[in-house]
Amino acid sequence: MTTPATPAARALRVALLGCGTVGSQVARILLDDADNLAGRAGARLDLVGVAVRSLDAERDVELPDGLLTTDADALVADADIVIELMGGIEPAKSLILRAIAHGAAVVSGNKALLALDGPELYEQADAAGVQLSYEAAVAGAIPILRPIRDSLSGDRITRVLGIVNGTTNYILDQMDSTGAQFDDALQAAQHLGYAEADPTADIEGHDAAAKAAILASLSFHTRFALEDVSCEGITSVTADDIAAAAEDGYVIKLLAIAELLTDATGAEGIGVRVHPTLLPRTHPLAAVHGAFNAVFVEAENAGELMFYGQGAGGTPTASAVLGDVVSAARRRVLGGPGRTETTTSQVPALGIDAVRTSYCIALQVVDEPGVLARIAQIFAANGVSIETMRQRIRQDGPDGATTAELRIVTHRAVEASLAATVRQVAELEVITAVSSVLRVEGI
Ligand SMILES: NC(=O)C1=CN([C@@H]2O[C@H](COP(=O)(O)OP(=O)(O)OC[C@H]3O[C@@H](n4cnc5c(N)ncnc54)[C@H](O)[C@@H]3O)[C@@H](O)[C@H]2O)C=CC1
Ligand SMILES: N[C@@H](CC=O)C(=O)O
Ligand code: NA
Repeated sequence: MTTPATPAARALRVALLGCGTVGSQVARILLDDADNLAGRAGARLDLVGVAVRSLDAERDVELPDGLLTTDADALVADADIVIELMGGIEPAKSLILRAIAHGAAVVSGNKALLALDGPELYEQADAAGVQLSYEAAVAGAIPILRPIRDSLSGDRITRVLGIVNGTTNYILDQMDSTGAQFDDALQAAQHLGYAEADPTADIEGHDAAAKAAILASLSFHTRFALEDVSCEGITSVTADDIAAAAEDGYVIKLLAIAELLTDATGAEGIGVRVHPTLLPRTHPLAAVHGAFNAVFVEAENAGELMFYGQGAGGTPTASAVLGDVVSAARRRVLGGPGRTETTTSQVPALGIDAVRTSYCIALQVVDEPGVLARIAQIFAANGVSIETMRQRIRQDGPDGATTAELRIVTHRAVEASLAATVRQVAELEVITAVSSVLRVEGI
């Protein structure tokens, strides 16, 4: 339930460049969730145009008439916030520079461009006093750049290690778990919208290398470019490598690593590398499946931190883009760092009775016919469905009599129904004890 704010500030003009996998989802959310976004941003975010290559191309979303244009230059010249999601170096770079020169805030997911020409863009943005943000460029939806840049700015990062390319993780995971062929898994990743326009960038490790350069730059407060990253992709990883690794208890993952090192002379420096790596199956990164990404950060005072989530795909990546858009809008509206909190959604706090959860209930029962049926009847009467029921017979009653322990795991149900079920079951004379009632999450 939401009470949309009526922001006092004038509406901000938002221009979108590119309407592919990510751009189309950004447009959809800007249009569909306009009231909420206005509340968070403090101003309405008016999508004033979407620059595309062809007006007639088929798209993932339907846009209102008149929004599409092939004149990206004109769009950029008249916007408060420019979202660049066309990818590639040119014309993306020139359009971003033009937007900055016009005083617009810029949001981009273009890691290839940032790893190549980031410093020039950052300097221009700083000089113009506008915000250039790019959370979507590394690990898609996962908030990782802002935590490194802001939350950890009082610490000293020593190592960043991560799975930052969804396409290659998807391919390696499919090969490992289903025995899929490389080419089939790649095609599926392309179909799901994870791969770059030219998937060579993914499988040769260049996409992960661009992300590693961005991560290293922010983590170690030094500029690192693509050429500083030692890079090896996954094209030489064979099904045999994966099977042999599995036999030895390993998985193969494409890792991006940036770390503080000491060279032979004792001087400190930063090593940045991307390559396929064997990881023990017990390692937390081994459990990152499909197109998911995860980034480990080790810092002197914070210790180990792990960030996990969807690293690719239109809708998840759009989430990171819109986070940057709202943040840029807040600064436009209020200046300085923007708001600390927003309270535009006046949602009531609900009591635990409204929660839907599962229960694991352990019951000590008399070992006689009909007991299970009576218990099951109470569950059914309360609308609580049983997921599993396990019975263990023990000979620990008086004079060697048998007792039974039942462990029942339920499907999700309203907490109030579950509580009533437990209460009624406990009242049955065939129940000698309710030995534990624990809520279950994650099933
Ligand atoms: N797909 C994903 O999961 C993620 C993508 N990214 C980045 O986001 C950006 C966009 O990626 P996708 O949406 O996947 O790419 P895409 O290839 O699906 O979409 C790009 C769109 O921009 C259009 N375009 C290209 N040049 C243009 C021009 N000169 N004028 C107008 N339109 C133009 C293309 O026709 C295409 O529709 C890229 O920089 C990519 O690296 C970042 C994180 C995740
Ligand atoms: N092609 C990239 C998209 C996200 O950055 C990937 O597969 O991770
Ligand atoms: Na991110």
